[in-house]
Amino acid sequence: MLVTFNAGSSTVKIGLFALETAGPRRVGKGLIDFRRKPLTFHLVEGPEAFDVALESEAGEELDEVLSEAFARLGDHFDLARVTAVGHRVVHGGDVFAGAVRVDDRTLGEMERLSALAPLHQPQALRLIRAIARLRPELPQTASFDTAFHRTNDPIARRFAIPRELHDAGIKRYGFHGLSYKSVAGELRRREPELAAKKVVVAHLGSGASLCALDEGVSRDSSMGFSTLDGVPMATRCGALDVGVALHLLGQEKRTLNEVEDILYHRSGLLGVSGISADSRELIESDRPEAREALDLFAFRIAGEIARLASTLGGLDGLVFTAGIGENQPRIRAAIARRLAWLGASLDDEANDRGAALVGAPGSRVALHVIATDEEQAIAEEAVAILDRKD
Ligand SMILES: Nc1ncnc2c1ncn2[C@@H]1O[C@H](COP(=O)(O)OP(=O)(O)O)[C@@H](O)[C@H]1O
Ligand SMILES: CC(=O)OP(=O)(O)O
Ligand SMILES: [Mg+2]
Repeated sequence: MLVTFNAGSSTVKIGLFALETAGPRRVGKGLIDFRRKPLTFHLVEGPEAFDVALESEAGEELDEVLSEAFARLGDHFDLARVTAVGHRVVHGGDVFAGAVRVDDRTLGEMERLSALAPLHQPQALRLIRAIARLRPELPQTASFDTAFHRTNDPIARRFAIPRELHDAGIKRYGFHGLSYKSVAGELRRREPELAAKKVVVAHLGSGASLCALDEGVSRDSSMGFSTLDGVPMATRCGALDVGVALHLLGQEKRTLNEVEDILYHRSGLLGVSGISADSRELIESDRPEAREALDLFAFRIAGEIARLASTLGGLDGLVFTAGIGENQPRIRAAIARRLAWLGASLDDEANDRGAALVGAPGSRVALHVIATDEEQAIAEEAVAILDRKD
């Protein structure tokens, strides 16, 4: 059995996979929610679903939280049969072009990249270190969000800043690569003809980004150097005139921590609405601020899709994925409406029903909804690495 960890900005998603000849098959799925106090552990898929409060608290290290979560899982799964652990590590920088086995050298490199993804990387590394202490015999692998975007054209990876800064690593990397890999694979299985063309994938979750795929290969993405870039998110601002940050730091004398907190935790849907970071609550609300937050979200996403269509030199398909992309028909409709000029036409009935194919029959841009599975991508990469004999 293989366990996967997907450390996002506020939750850790856990996957349990049986290792079969055809590849890893998911047998369980859980989530530790770090936004709640006490921490809660949900098992959403497995022999028996549960929802429990954990006694341990998240401290500097996660050994206690993990051993408690493992003890709960051990009631339902035979954890003695776990032979490896695979992790999502968002930032691989220029160092990692694909998944690797965790050892002292690779862990050191990941630690050096931590400052570039402060919301994600430290948590993933805490998980890796805790597993190494709790189950030192288990091999661990790391799969990177950035690796999928290594195929982006050099021009798409460059900021218009002095060359020496670019050479020192200040460049656009792109994130959510495991999700794009998963969606590109599923699109290839479902719609091989479309998958061979120009497609934008909109990963709209708590973190949100978009990826331009040409023949399934990433050519550009909306996230750049950090997970702040691109479109507005649940609590992050998306691309922002850097003059705003300079103004807050310079003229308003806010501290770096305050500015970071504003841009990462108090902006996006939460900041604009003043109500909630969760799109479900905003859809339910009749307050004008809620509508404005959702309008801005759709406006910015449609604008970014148009930019990515320009990178690709056309647009044959648009795929919605992740929490919002998979479950919010009204947000999909608001985005599609703004892209009518590009030839996108939604089938309202199919969209409301939650169908996989949501484009109207005559739509020039094919419109799809595909569920992403980052954990499956981690599991497949882990198996490939561990099977490799070098
Ligand atoms: N069943 C659902 N119905 C409507 N919206 C949902 C549903 N599930 C998730 N969402 C939306 O998706 C967001 C979380 O997406 P998700 O992809 O799980 O994010 P992350 O992995 O970044 O934590 C929620 O804040 C909510 O707005
Ligand atoms: C890269 C990123 O923003 O990830 P998440 O959506 O999991 O927060
Ligand atoms: Mg996520």
